[in-house]
Amino acid sequence: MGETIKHPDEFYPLMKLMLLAKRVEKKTSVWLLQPHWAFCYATLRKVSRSFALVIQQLPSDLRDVVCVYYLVLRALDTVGGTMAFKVLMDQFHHVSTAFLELDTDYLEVIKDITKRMGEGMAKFLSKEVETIDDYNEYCHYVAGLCGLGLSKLFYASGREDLAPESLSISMGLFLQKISIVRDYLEDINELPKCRMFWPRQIWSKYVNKLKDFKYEDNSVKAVQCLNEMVTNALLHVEYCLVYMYNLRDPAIFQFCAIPLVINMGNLTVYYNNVVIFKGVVEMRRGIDTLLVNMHIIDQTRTMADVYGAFFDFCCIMESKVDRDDPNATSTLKRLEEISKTCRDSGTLLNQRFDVEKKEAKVTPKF
Ligand SMILES: CC(C)=CCC/C(C)=C/CC/C(C)=C/COP(=O)(O)OP(=O)(O)O
Repeated sequence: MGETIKHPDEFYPLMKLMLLAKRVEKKTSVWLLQPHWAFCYATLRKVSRSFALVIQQLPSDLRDVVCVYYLVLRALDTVGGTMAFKVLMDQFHHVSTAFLELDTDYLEVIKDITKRMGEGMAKFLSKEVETIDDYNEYCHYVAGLCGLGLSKLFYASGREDLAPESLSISMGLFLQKISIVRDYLEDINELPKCRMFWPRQIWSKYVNKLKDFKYEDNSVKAVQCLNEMVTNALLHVEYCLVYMYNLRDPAIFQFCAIPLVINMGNLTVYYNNVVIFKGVVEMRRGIDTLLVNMHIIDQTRTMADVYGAFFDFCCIMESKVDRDDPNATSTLKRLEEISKTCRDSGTLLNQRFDVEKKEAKVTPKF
């Protein structure tokens, strides 16, 4: 707040975000709910940076389902958690009770996806991400399946048609790859043992060991590799746009569109940005992220908004391409394809996100 007073123009959007969070949280206030549901929502708010808000704005039937789905998958992903993650594991019986209250169709989807994701994650405990195929396979298990399950839950709710599997999986792959790009430093510095999700097939073109990107002397190579990783993630964008185009329910649309647009914005920031390897995250950046994200939450309601945002982000990314970058041609080609899809939609308006705020900054997660 002290920071905000130095920037009074930011006061209004910040207040708006706080009010939105309050309004959404009211629907899941612990005072209104039975203890197991109160636990689920209180824990969701503590363990999820990205999804708590969008899950809570879903219509009540889907809100409960997706909240339980999130917590079950989050628990699966938590091996030795601390703080709220430890509480989630220690008191998982609350999530089980909530799970057993869901309709059978939802139960079956959550069970099936959890089993398949667990098997996939187990496979990668003893296997490194060597090739690009391995990378896609790993992302499929940890996020593609999550997208597949979400589409099945939307279908079971009667609010959406069943989306083609490959499109649902693309949504997960795109979001996951952006996380993997962002988390380079966190993963490489993980104790007791580093985690490596960048595929050797890509990074070995630039250095002998993935950790070498941490060192200043390798920053040119590091950024070139980063740009190849970003270009690889861009492969999924066209499929994500088709997925979004097919959605009908406004609340489900917003649930999917907000993380998608915010992540594409983040990818634009990460592109050609050496800060990914330095991990400088400071308070001002947190506020800037919040403000840009507030704007996105406010402005992302229709497919025209999504095309507009993606078009703007493509323009910014294009302006950041260094012609000497080894992947410049393929990056520009992918950006042009995405821009064309957005233009061909015929919906582009003269709207522009306040993206300058995001440029050249690496921000904390959404
Ligand atoms: C159809 C559709 C919408 C598909 C999307 C599927 C989906 C939600 C995939 C998960 C992506 C992802 C990187 C989650 C974890 O982020 P995080 O660990 O940063 O999340 P957190 O904020 O909850 O910690």
